[in-house]
Amino acid sequence: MRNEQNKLNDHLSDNQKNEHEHVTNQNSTTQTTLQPSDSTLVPNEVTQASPALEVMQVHASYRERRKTLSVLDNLSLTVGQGEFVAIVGPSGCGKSTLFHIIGGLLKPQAGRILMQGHDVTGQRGKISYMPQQPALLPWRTIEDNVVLAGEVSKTALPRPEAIAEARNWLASVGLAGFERAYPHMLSGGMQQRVAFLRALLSPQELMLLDEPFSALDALTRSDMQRWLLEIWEQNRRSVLFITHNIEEALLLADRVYVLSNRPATVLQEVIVPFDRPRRESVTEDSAFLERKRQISQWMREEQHKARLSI
Ligand SMILES: Nc1ncnc2c1ncn2[C@@H]1O[C@H](COP(=O)(O)OP(=O)(O)OP(=O)(O)O)[C@@H](O)[C@H]1O
Repeated sequence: MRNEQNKLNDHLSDNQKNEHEHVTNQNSTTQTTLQPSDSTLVPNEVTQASPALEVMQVHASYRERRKTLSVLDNLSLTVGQGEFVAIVGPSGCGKSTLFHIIGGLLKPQAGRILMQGHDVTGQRGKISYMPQQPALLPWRTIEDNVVLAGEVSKTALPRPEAIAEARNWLASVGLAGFERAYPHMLSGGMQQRVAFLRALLSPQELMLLDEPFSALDALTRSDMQRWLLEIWEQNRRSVLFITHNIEEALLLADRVYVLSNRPATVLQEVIVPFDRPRRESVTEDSAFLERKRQISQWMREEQHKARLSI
């Protein structure tokens, strides 16, 4: 692993090397910077600068028929205010379980979830969520689907204002004219735009996006990535994004966490050094390609370990 890290370092310019100081192996004894792995269970003082999300030393397991399946092991990570963070990890390593814990649907056996410095472990309603499938309500019009999350919030806008806001947003994402349509009348990509708007207009600061483009064909997915970049860069919400696609993670995110096999822990953390606004051409940059190659290798090593342990 050290060799790989050194090769990567040799390849990078001085500027990029500074960034690379932040590429850390959280299991290694030569671990450099970055809080998550050495954070303690004492919450930070609550300040304006408190991260949008701190996952602190979370352990989780499922119990089935007297067997215990350990899924998350001492997993720590953060999402700063207005930061876009991606998670990549082997299939079945525990990514969705982590989202369920952050969303308060499951309680971890140990560890805590903090949002803006407040302990919200096991509390629901603190995040907005966009799942793999758009999950729009088929009996509601597109604009009624967009305003849905706002309706159940205490800080909801009066309906006429909420609808006007939804219509403006729908126009800005190329869906003018579809406000009164029903979900089945839209393509998969269009439905995902609506699901994203619904999450974006929810009052919660933190958005969890769970492989939102995995069900789309390659072309639509690429369109959606470009679209998401633009919309996010205008709004800068705090985002935690699960994807199996390494290129997608590097294109969209400010940082990428690479998870290990189950029970998942943070294997690596990669700072993505490219400026915003970021455009698709960044995927041809040598520093981008090197990071992509390095993450792919880490993932392959995890796959190999998983095969050996069967
Ligand atoms: N409710 C449950 N009861 C028992 N085991 C579960 C439950 N939910 C998930 N698991 C198991 O926990 C492990 C982690 O599942 P999880 O869905 O969190 O992984 P994932 O990384 O999101 O998977 P994928 O990459 O395939 O989406 C898997 O082995 C899964 O079979």
